[in-house]
Amino acid sequence: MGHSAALCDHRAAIEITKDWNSIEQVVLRNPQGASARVSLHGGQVVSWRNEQGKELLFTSSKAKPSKAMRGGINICFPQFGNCGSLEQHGFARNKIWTVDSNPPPLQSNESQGKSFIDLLLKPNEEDLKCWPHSFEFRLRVLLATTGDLALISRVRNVNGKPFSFSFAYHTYLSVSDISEVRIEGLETLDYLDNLCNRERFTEQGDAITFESEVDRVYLSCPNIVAVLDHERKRTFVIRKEGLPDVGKPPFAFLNIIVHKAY
Ligand SMILES: O=P(O)(O)OC[C@H]1O[C@H](O)[C@H](O)[C@@H](O)[C@@H]1O
Repeated sequence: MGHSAALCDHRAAIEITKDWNSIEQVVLRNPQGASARVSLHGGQVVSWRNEQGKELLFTSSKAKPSKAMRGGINICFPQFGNCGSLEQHGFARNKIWTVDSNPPPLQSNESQGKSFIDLLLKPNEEDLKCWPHSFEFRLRVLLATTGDLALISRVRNVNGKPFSFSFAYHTYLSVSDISEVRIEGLETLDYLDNLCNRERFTEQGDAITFESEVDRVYLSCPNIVAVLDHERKRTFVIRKEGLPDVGKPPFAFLNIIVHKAY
């Protein structure tokens, strides 16, 4: 079935275009004028605009063709960071995904009234050599009438042989001067500091503010975290569901990075 066959009814607000590298991108729109753009390269959300057309995601101007672009929302799978034998953040972000025209139904009514697209990644022979596990990774990207963006991931074990994995939505939010930004919801949590050989510390202060480079993984993070940008008078509320922390690895974590030159 061709891609256009996937564009029916609830997906009427979907457009398929190609980037400068001829890789397909899916554009989701809502009636208020907000939009999200998803590349089949990596299943990466490369743009998310509010109804005023303002871009909400950061994209590096140093992005390199056919490499995982620094920016938007990288899908890290089956490994996060370098905690494993695979390339940094796993191979999924460097693969070409397909549009899934017939995804298995989701149990919740999460998608009602939203514009959405389903993407699918299956391993090829090369992937199976370095990570010998049969899986199907389904990603649904949804844009609500409020302009909210949601991502739902489903990983299916195809042959029933057990495997473990980690995954992350590596999200680059666009903010003003970092000194104007505050993060709420991580107070008193433990974190691993990537700038100190992943040493474990406990967050002491109130809301988190930034004075210099930061690269930390906060453990056991709550379901709601807020990123407040005073200069832009904008708050991002990050909400997660379905990743309960069982008190031992794998953790539900939040990785905060503030780099100088990106
Ligand atoms: O540059 P990438 O491979 O996309 O990784 C981007 C970032 O991933 C994680 O957040 C690491 O903690 C950071 O140190 C790294 O900068």
